[in-house]
Amino acid sequence: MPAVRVMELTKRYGDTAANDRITFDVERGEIFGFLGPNGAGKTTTIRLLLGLIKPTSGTATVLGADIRDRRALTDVKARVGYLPDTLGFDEGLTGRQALDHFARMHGDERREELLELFHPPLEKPIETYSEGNRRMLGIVQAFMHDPEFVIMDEPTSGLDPLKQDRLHQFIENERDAGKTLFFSSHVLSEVQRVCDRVGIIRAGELVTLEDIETLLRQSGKEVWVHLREPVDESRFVTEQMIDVEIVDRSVRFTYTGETQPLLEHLVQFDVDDVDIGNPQLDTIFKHYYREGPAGPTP
Ligand SMILES: Nc1ncnc2c1ncn2[C@@H]1O[C@H](COP(=O)(O)OP(=O)(O)OP(=O)(O)O)[C@@H](O)[C@H]1O
Repeated sequence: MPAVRVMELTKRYGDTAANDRITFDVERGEIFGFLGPNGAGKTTTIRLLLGLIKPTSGTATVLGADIRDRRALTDVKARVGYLPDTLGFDEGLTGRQALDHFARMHGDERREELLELFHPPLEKPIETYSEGNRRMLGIVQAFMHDPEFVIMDEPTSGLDPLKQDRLHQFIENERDAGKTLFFSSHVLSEVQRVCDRVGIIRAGELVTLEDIETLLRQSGKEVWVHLREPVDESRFVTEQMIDVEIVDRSVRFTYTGETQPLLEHLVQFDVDDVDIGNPQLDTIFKHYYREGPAGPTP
């Protein structure tokens, strides 16, 4: 049984399908990244999985509990952690009081260990916290009861680069210990670094579901060529080149074919310099994020 099984999950708000028949699994022991442009439907999926809103049709299971079954979902909540994007703490409490409150509900066997990594000022009222301190308190709260499955919405927002690294390392260690992590993010470098698999949602539809390695491998190479002669576009550009940008004597493009034919093509030109690199996730995602029919171009 996967940690999460999403089946034809649909949530409508009037004419808007915030989630439109979404289907995917999150396997146990993986870090799953959930990506998509603003308004794509990520938070809606997360809220559905937590039972905070009800699906219009379809369903999902979380650690075996059907999200439509309130009692079953309440039972598994003790095994689930949640780090929301907007942290709604009781502002008048100190950090310690807020953690004590959560501890009474679900436990806190990992509180001290987490506070060594992430250390919000526990004795101060939360209303005086910076965004980073708030996020650290949220992280401690989400993990301190040692949940099997943790949902995080934009988990590193507000954290400085060192704390971001610390969280990434922590998440990877959790995965290696068999925990399942699901998170949404706009920070593609972090997704590329930590996620095993990603689902991309756009306008309520799941447009791709792939492991990161495959996605990167399938997505071509980033090529930059500098010529000693003006670029003859009609001769130079082939069908395998996408996102071609020509500036003066330089050409930048994503190459979707094999390297050998590319090199054979390039020897026909007076090449001064060339750089062939692997694409970064952000180049790939720009294809998926574009307006138009679902799926990348071409
Ligand atoms: N309570 C609501 N009432 C009406 N429409 C809603 C409601 N919640 C979400 N929507 C709409 O559903 C769509 C998906 O929104 P959602 O917040 O899930 O997107 P998101 O991918 O999390 O976006 P972002 O990255 O900006 O946080 C949007 O068109 C949004 O306007």
